[in-house]
Amino acid sequence: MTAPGIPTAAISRLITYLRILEELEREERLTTSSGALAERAQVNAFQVRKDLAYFGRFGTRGMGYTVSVLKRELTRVLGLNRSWNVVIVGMGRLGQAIAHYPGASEYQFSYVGLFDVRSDLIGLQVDVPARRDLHSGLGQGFQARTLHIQHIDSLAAFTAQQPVDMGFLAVPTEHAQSAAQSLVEAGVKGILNFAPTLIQPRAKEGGHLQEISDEWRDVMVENVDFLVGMKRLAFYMLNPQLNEPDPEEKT
Ligand SMILES: NC(=O)c1ccc[n+]([C@@H]2O[C@H](COP(=O)([O-])OP(=O)(O)OC[C@H]3O[C@@H](n4cnc5c(N)ncnc54)[C@H](O)[C@@H]3O)[C@@H](O)[C@H]2O)c1
Repeated sequence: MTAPGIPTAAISRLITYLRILEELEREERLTTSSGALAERAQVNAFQVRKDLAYFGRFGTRGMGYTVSVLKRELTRVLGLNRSWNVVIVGMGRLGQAIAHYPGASEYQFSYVGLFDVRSDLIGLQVDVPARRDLHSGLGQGFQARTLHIQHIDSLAAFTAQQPVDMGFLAVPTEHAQSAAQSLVEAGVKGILNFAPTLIQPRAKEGGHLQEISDEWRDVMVENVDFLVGMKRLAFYMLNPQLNEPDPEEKT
């Protein structure tokens, strides 16, 4: 369930609460409170209760939350209790770094295909982390499995054989739109775009998704850019007086 009108920031905070609940579980804490979660998440307790209330009632008034129950419920709400098949498009520096990073497999994200256009990369073997067994604990060793980089032209044939939920786009800016189009034509409905450009026509401006063409209907695009973070940091270091918390986070 994703009720209308839930701010993007609230979803980001739920992801933070889930990480904190995993920390609490590692510390063998059985229960927690909105105050304790708020302190670790650097928000206030009202914000925690408000964010959780978007999705239901998870605690008991005056008793707080059972860590394992809240963790299970947030995992479900965030859709992390199911598996997600991911392809990486663009296996240059960033694509290869992402493919090797084990973090994604902790949450049932599994790399099933790697694609590029460069002839010297096609056929290259890459070891990717295998999906973590949901029942094994966090922090356990990751198993690797080997994928071969394939040409982007074979993406549609690939998705006809193997369901793919998401594509990570790690191609140069000038190729981002056409590579995104290849993903959409292959039926991939989620794109995590690392290229510093907005993918059209499913652009997202000011947190709002714009009008989309029929072919792109139901396609979601998320943009990730660490340079934005660097530039924001530089701005606030030069203008610390302008660093206001999100109005949503005020009591
Ligand atoms: N979001 C971030 O924080 C972040 C960080 C680093 C880089 N980037 C961006 O990620 C992108 C990749 O950076 P890089 O350093 O890995 O570049 P790179 O040149 O090392 O790799 C890009 C790869 O994309 C491949 N490619 C080009 N067109 C393609 C297509 N249509 N289909 C499939 N593959 C295609 C190229 O052959 C190449 O192997 C760039 O847009 C860069 O600006 C983003």
